[in-house]
Amino acid sequence: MSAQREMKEKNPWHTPVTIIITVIGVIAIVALVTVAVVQNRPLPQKYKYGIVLDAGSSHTALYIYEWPAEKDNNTGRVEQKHSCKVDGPGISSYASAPLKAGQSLRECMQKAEKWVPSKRHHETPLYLGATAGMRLLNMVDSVASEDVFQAVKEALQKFPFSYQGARILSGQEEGAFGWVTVNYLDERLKQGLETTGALDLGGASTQISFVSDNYDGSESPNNSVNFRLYGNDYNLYTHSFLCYGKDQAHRLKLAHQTQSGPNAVADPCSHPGYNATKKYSVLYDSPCVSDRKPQGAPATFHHTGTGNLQQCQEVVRNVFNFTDCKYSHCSFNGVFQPILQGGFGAFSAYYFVMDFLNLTDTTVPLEAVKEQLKAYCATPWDQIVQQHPKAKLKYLAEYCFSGTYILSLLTEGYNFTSVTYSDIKFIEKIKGSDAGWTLGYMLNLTNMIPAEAPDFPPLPHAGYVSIVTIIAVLIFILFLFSLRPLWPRCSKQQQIV
Ligand SMILES: Nc1ccn([C@@H]2O[C@H](COP(=O)(O)OP(=O)(O)OP(=O)(O)O)[C@@H](O)[C@H]2O)c(=O)n1
Repeated sequence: MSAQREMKEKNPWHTPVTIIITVIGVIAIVALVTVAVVQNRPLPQKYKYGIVLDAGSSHTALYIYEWPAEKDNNTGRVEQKHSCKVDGPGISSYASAPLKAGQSLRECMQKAEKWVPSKRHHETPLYLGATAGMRLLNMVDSVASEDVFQAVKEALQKFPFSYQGARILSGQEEGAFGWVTVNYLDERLKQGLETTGALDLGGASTQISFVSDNYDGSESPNNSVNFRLYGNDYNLYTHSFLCYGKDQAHRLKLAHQTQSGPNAVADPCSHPGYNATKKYSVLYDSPCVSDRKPQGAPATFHHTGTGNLQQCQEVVRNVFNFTDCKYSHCSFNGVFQPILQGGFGAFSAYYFVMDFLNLTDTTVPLEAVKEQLKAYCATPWDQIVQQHPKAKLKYLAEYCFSGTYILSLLTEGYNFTSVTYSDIKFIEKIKGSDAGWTLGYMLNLTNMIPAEAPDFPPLPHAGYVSIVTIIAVLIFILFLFSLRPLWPRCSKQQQIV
């Protein structure tokens, strides 16, 4: 008994120094673990916002984008949170009443005020970009175009956002930013993957943009756009065909059909039984066709349908000029185009039309697509109206033409073959965001895509804290081992005693 008591009294673990060291060690570990837990608890996510108005030829749409506020090293994903279609036509249609262009935007802007948290309003950039409709108006009447912009500017500045200006995008910008949007949303840029080409069909212009190994910008430099994104260089081919959007191409076709100034046009691109009286003055009221107005034409003409795909294809072919090409390769109208390469995303009216016609599946052979379209075009007009009671009559009257035009533009215009047709994907949205130029435009203006790949810390924060904790515990254990001389002598000694 007395020997045991003596042992206890001599136990070096019970010296004040050892006890203090042990207590400090335990406190240090508890502190480290607490820090790790506190640092890693999920914080309420904060977001930033940007608004872009796409003032197109046929309509205006507002898009709100959102991204995590703390990702200030440009690594956060920007996503479309809301969109709003402005009622009425595009802003270029208000040339004779510019104030109405501004007023037309009010409803969507009021919705944007509710969608963006009010404490973020003042720091939210607001852009308006106008495309081919305003390009055409600016060509024929630059004063009217200025008046429309003035009215739009005044209307937009009444809202609490950070107004960044309204301007016309060049065709090249429209094509290039559409390409950026598609490849950003697919995460091809960040990961340095092979890019997807972009095919955009609007009401007044159409764009084709892609990267080709055969194009370095030396042939037809006007079609070249260079980007350095996330540390990779891209030499993009892009071209915008003004007047080759769906609505203006329809005018080009009708202008061709009415060249001799007839008072009746039997149109193979309209359904049998379709019948409408149209004004020459309205048809030719566009710089795309105004110089072709036949002399001494009557005021109106009767537009009737015959619904014949093959004849429609022949009429549509007339809107393209395939004869002159001073380059190694051309698409049409003497415009240079390198050899097609890779996959393509086709959006805007490409999607609206092909979706309506149930023709978005490009694994279906091109010949079968044409057969389906042939049957659709031959369907009597009253049957079409009956089958689609909710569709706008203006759209409905043109889907046969639009489908034919799209196939002709892709195959005869851009040279997609029955094999490469399947490289095209008709898309509306990518991961919830609409395909179009607006997102690429905002990413560019807010410097949201860095030229160089961002420097990521070697470890994520949680990993860093965990490793620090583990190392601290190991050091503490080693420290305890280093105190071994002070450890109690083991039972052998007791036996001797
Ligand atoms: N359900 C729908 C909706 C739209 N459209 C057509 O699609 C085109 C609109 O495409 P969009 O990309 O919105 O064109 P805009 O931006 O108005 O035109 P642009 O870019 O040429 O200025 C118009 O021709 C419109 O008639 C259609 O055929 N069916």
